[in-house]
Amino acid sequence: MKNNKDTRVVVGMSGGVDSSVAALLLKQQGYDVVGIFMKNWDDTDEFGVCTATEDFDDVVRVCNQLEIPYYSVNFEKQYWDKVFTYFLDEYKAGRTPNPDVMCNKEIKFKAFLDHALALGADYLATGHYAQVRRDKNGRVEMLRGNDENKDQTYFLNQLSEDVLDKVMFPLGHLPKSEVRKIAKEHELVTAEKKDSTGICFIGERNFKEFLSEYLPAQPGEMQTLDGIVKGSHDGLMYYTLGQRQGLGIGGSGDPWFVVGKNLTDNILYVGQGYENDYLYSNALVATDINWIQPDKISDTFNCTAKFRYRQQDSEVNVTIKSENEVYVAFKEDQRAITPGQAVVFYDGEVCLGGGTIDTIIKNDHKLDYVG
Ligand SMILES: Nc1ncnc2c1ncn2[C@@H]1O[C@H](COP(=O)(O)OP(=O)(O)OP(=O)(O)O)[C@@H](O)[C@H]1O
Repeated sequence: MKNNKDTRVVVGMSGGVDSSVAALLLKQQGYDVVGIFMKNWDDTDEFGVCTATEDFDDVVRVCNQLEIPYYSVNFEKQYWDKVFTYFLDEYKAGRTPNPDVMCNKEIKFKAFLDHALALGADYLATGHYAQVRRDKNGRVEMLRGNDENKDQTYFLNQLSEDVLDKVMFPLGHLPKSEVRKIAKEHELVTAEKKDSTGICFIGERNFKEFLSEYLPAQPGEMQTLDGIVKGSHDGLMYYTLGQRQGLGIGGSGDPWFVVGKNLTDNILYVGQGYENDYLYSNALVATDINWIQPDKISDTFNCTAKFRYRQQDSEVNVTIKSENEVYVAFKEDQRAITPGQAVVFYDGEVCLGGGTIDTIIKNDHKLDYVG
């Protein structure tokens, strides 16, 4: 075991408060800390202003405060090829992708991790709210962040045990309020910086406008599943299952929700009422499966799962169909399970891994209208 002084830790620094405090804590623990900023997206606007440049300026200021070296690396090409292409392809296929999951899998904890290791780093640290637990036999698990509201294991479900072995999450045991407090106490320039929200490359921009720059919109009809035309839609990719806003169907009675998509005929299916039966299902098939400790997974088992971020866990039964496919039966019916989103499995505080929701099932039948 190396001592902290001889252990080099590269911290992924975004210019935000979380990674600033992650670097601070590691520095306080005596590690050999290096801050690296990744530029993944060129968002220079018509005035020549780019938020990545502003963020990097904050990284420089924090690293100077902490007296640690810093660099900037450019992964725009890898990000475009691995994350953005997937993002567009999924929307084209009528699904709702999760670019953060893909970014963690392909960029932060692959391209960026490899870069850090090539620089002689022993570990890559980020400001994610998750925890790594190492046992005396060298096995590594990922636990939820201690701050229930901030836990980010949902987005980290595709990391392998080998990758986690090289990772540190210095904030995993802390509540967010404490992180802000530490930043203020140390007068870090990012202490009051507001948290980033939404998809990172879209930022504060309008989602519809952004997507329409890359994918041609194909307007079509909005129908009930009985074929009654209720209006028109602007393009199937702009809508997600369970969505209420932006349908523009008025009239009396309960509000209307998106219940499905027909890609072949370019129809958006809508149904009335939040509790609409068409939105409910009792199983799903997931693909792109990652188990963090695959040897500990049996052919069929009970655990809990999240089908979207910031959702309470639900009890499920998982059956392994193949290396890349699982069948997940829900103990209680679930509303608006969405293809393309991640399903993430937990045993108590331990994240077991996850996959991508592919097919939605009700009473042993695939729900074709979901797309
Ligand atoms: N551009 C970047 N360069 C290097 N590391 C990054 C970058 N963006 C994010 N990270 C790392 O990934 C972690 C989680 O990213 P996320 O986008 O969820 O940020 P966040 O929770 O808002 O954190 P922060 O307050 O540090 O921005 C960050 O804390 C940071 O360690």
